[in-house]
Amino acid sequence: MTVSYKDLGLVNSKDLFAKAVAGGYAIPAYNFNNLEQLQAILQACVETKSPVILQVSSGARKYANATLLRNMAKGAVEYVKELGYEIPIVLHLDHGDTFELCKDCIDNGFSSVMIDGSHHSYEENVALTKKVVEYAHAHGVTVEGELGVLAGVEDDVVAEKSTYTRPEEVEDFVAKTGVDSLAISIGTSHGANKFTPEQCTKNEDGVLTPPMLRFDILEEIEKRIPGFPIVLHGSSSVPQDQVATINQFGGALKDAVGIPEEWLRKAAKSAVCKINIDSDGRLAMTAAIRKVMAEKPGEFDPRKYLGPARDSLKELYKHKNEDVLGSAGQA
Ligand SMILES: O=C(CO)COP(=O)(O)O
Ligand SMILES: O=C[C@H](O)COP(=O)(O)O
Ligand SMILES: [Zn+2]
Ligand SMILES: [Zn+2]
Repeated sequence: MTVSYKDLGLVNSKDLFAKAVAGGYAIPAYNFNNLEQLQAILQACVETKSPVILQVSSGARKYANATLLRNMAKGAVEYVKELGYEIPIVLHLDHGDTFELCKDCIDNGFSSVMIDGSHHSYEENVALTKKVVEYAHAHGVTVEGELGVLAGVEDDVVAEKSTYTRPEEVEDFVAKTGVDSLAISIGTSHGANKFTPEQCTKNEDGVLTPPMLRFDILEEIEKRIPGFPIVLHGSSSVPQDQVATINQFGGALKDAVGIPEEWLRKAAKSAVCKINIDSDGRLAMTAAIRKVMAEKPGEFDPRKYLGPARDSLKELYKHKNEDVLGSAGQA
């Protein structure tokens, strides 16, 4: 049995990206694996009237089960109506690594998929991405490709060092593959330790400022494919208050540093129309859970710690939509 995203009330990313590029804002792409994350994302996006991309990694799919996830996305569409304001919802595969995984997601209600062929040779990346685009477009599903490698862990692939996107490849890649959007590498990376302390400058209060993103590469890409939707992965800012709360209540996060929000504001105004944030949400939930666990050691009802974690996550995402990405009010 196959299920089309259209039957679930979801939308693909085509029109959302066109509007976001023209309007100088970015659509939030938030990862989810469980009920509380989904609730927080939807509540935040309804309250801020923001379109949203619900992202599912292959790890999330293994964790939560494909059938349950599909039905959660279907439930999401009904739930936002109950919340009183209909926002466009995209269900997106994050870092798909094979044609088979992308096909399975398309056949199971996803409205958008990423095929991340950036770990292959350029020619193999083109061939793999083109194959996914052909199947996806036949089903009305949009496709994100990637050029350049982000440092850090992407599903099972570990890249020690990043390789910046080569602007001279983007026109050819977009033309040959037919992708709808392109993820690029300009210095962001996945996780909560995006830079080593040695790469950063430290002020007198010990606050680390990372090296500037390669906005020059982004500008060069924009010149070569004007108005084409660009995606920024690894865009968590790693809020230091959350890190401090985690460490205050028994955590051990060392040298955690992210992308300053000011840089994301700047990116969102450019052709960057999708910004991926996962780690910040993980930090917010972990901080809230650790706090409850430490302050109320007698508590053993999961709702009593997952509830505060959900509420903290919601506040974080409202802040992102309103103050960083500019997606608030665009639904
Ligand atoms: O890019 C991401 C998901 O694809 C998430 O990045 P962060 O780890 O910076 O949140
Ligand atoms: O790109 C990475 C995302 O944050 C998803 O992470 P995950 O593969 O651990 O689910
Ligand atoms: Zn990648
Ligand atoms: Zn990513």
